[in-house]
Amino acid sequence: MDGHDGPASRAEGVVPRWAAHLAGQGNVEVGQALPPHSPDCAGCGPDNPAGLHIRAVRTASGVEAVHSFVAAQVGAPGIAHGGAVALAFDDLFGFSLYTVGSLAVTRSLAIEYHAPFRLHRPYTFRAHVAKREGRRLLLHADAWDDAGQKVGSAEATFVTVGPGHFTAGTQKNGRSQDQ
Ligand SMILES: CCCCCCCC(=O)SCCNC(=O)CCNC(=O)[C@H](O)C(C)(C)COP(=O)(O)OP(=O)(O)OC[C@H]1O[C@@H](n2cnc3c(N)ncnc32)[C@H](O)[C@@H]1OP(=O)(O)O
Repeated sequence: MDGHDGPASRAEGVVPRWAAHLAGQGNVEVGQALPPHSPDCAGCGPDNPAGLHIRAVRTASGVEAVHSFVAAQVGAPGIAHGGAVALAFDDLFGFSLYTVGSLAVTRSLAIEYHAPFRLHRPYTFRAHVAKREGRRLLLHADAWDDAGQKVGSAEATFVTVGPGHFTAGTQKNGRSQDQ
């Protein structure tokens, strides 16, 4: 790593390199597994014991992940919590950025829950960037169960930011200074 141990120094030392990596990763090859947003990302970080550990690949039209929710993400008995499902969609939208090579963050996120996401069942999530309007990326995603039924959909607006958005000490009132 970079000789630092604590979470703050990890954020300062790791995230900018990762962000720069993402910004240079447009047009990754179809079938390629995509690197996590950060080691501790709640959606995809391998080092986060409470995370979803989502693994996404590039597809011809966007990105895809097959994910099963577990007991730690339960809401009603046997059913994944809606917030955990939203996390999965949001994280997959984050992976969609690899297809356009832009750094961006979630500004709005809307989820349609068509049917319950049951624990321990594999769900296929697919997301893509539908449109770009200036700094706004409009994204769409769907999720299907293993019987082919669509169980959820999501729309999001991401807004592009510079790498400094992720660096502690460069933000004022929660807004990036280098856009
Ligand atoms: C890099 C990969 C990370 C992936 C991790 C998974 C995704 C995440 O969890 S990201 C974390 C959650 N999100 C955040 O923390 C973001 C917090 N919000 C912010 O920091 C700021 O609001 C930020 C940077 C998004 C935008 O702020 P700011 O730079 O001041 O932009 P602002 O002027 O308000 O809006 C920018 C543009 O978006 C437009 N816009 C803003 N909100 C919306 C919206 N809800 N719908 C449509 N357009 C919008 C504005 O009209 C503006 O358009 P234009 O440039 O054409 O005038």
